Amino acid sequence: MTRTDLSAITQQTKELLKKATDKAITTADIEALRSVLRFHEYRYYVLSEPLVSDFEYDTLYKSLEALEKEAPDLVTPDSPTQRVGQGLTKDFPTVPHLVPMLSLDNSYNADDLRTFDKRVREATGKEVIEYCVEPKFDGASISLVYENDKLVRGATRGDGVRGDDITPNIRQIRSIPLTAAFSAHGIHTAEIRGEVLINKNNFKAFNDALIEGGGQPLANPRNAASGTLRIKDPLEVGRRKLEAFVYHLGYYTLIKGQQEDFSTHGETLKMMWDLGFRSPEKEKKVFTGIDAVIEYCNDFEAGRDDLPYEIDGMVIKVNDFALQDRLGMTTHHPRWAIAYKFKARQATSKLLRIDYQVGRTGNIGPVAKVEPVHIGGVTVSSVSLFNEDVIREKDIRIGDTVLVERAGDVIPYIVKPLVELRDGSETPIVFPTHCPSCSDPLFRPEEEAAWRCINIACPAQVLERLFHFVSKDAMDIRGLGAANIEKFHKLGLLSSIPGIYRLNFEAIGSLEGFGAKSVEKLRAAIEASKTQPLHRLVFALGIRHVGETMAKTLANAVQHIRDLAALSEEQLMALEDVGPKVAASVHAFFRNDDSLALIAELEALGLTVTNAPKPSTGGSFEGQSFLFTGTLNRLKRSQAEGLVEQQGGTVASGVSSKLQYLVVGTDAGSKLEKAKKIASIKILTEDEFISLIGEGFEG
Ligand SMILES: NC(=O)c1ccc[n+]([C@@H]2O[C@H](COP(=O)([O-])OP(=O)(O)OC[C@H]3O[C@@H](n4cnc5c(N)ncnc54)[C@H](O)[C@@H]3O)[C@@H](O)[C@H]2O)c1
Ligand SMILES: [Zn+2]
Repeated sequence: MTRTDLSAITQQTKELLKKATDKAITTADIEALRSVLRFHEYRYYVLSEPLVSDFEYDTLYKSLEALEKEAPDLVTPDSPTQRVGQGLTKDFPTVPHLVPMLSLDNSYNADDLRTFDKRVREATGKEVIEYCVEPKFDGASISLVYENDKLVRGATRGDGVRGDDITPNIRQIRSIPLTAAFSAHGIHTAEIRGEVLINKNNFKAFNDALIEGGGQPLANPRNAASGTLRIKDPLEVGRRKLEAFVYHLGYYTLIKGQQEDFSTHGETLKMMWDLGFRSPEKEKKVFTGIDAVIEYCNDFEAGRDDLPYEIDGMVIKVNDFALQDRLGMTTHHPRWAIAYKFKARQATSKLLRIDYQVGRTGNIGPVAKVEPVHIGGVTVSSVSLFNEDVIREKDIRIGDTVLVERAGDVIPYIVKPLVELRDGSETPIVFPTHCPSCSDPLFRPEEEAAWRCINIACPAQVLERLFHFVSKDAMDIRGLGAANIEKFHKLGLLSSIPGIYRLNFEAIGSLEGFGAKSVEKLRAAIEASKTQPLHRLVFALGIRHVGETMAKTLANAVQHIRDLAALSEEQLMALEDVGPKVAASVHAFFRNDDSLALIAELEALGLTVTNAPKPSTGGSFEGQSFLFTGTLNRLKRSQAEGLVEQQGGTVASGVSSKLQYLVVGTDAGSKLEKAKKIASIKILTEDEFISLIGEGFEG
């Protein structure tokens, strides 16, 4: 598609949307509607880069549906209302589905659900209906075919009738078993449907890496999942850590002479769970009557942010297969199921101005300041625009009304400006040519999306590096928060990382708001950080592309931090998950005289720069805490607690419905609170636990 095609179709979309809102659409618009919808389906399903919001897509879709209802003779078999999506690529072989993979009918409130229930009761002649309710996973649909208990094919939904054969990619998803004993249930061939997702944590890590590289993050986990499924490198697919939920036995044939041992949808979810699939067995609930269904949907919506993955609604299905058959389906969706869509987490606001933030590595990040607006329970007033290209591509202007989306834990982003609301007073955004902090000229390295300030003494960068160094996941120096760092920096008391360890406490003690007690606390916290393990220091240095996990990999590979300087890029790439980008960045960092001087200075100041073997006497926990869950077999709990205390540690324990906790180390009490949320503290096996509490144990 060329640029002119793109702008023509964008223009056409705008015109049709305006007509739809003004209720001025006529049958003369039918063909235009169809071609515009097909185009947006392709952007959405295949490219994973939608250009319009779901609401706008749905508005156009409903207009077409209404027109076709008015004039049924104008319906064509290839109309978007007669089939699902436009999801086929030219990159993979096309395969027919054993039965069509349909979409779902949508509902948005309790009344819609009651109407659905009424329709089902009337069509079946039943007084009450049993429903199975489960989450509507927000990812990409797939179909899996098993023959003789073996996975033989995995495909995308495609256009509903045919899909892309992506078997090698599907085989990379660990929650999809390659063999499953369907034969134990009399089944020879089974086609099952599910949704491929990327969980919120993995999505965040993936986006952080994109941002760190100066790129533009993906809008949501759904786009990440559907985009990943279409990568032509199965190993890369494996690295992206996709997950799959399966929720529907779409079709099956029986082994000769056998009979099925299930008659409801709920039973098949249990069967698939027992066969080793991840089905919504724990999340599903079966209800009689629609009222309880509505209540369950509301409860689930209230808790959606606590789930590790995104859902965009619930799906309500008639549980009994015999009734499902009686209800049948349209060409677009089954009549026995309906999606209940949660409230969209989008809102419009006015773009007031752009702030430019200087990052730790000198990258200039534009941040849109918008009129505060409530989305999904939080107030949003700052929205990152990531880089200049994003502003140009979306043609965002100061004064624009913008559509802001915030999905779950995902950082808010600007979907687009509402161009039709412009009144001519909007002004283009002029990206700065000089650093807002130090006024040095900015550079944009080739192949990078971000402009950078390359002045290492740039005050904003110095501050950002200090913030990062003391942060919770780095050296974790409490009491030296952003406000204090800024204050000390302004007063000339702190201007570099080693400066933290040479702070003039006398001068600080004379500042307003600093009593003897708080100064002492600050001193102790800084002192304690010297014993932080090496991997934290590696992370704290703020090397580009080196996150927490990567820092651990690097620290574990050497005895002394200096040894990292001796590794070639090839040697670095031999480490787990180290690719060319990371290797180049680490190599460049340790080849730099300033970095080496910094490391030598920190060593002289007494920070831990080696991977020391674990000491087994007093104070052996090195300021760390550990979590042990499970049953101790080789020693008694009281014995373990005694040993921990002998070594200067503390113990806290607790039981929740799922886990038994035993947290040991310095500060175990407060860590226990976190452990309940399965925090990032190290989880031990019994053997590791015993070796940690050391030689005092003989048994
Ligand atoms: N913005 C755009 O350009 C654009 C373009 C096309 C479509 N869309 C959006 O996509 C919607 C249509 O997409 P769709 O056809 O995938 O429908 P959908 O997302 O509204 O619902 C159907 C899908 O839900 C999934 N699903 C998740 N959990 C499920 C469960 N437990 N049981 C059954 N199904 C489950 C299945 O993949 C199924 O195909 C539109 O309403 C629109 O909002 C947007
Ligand atoms: Zn600067």
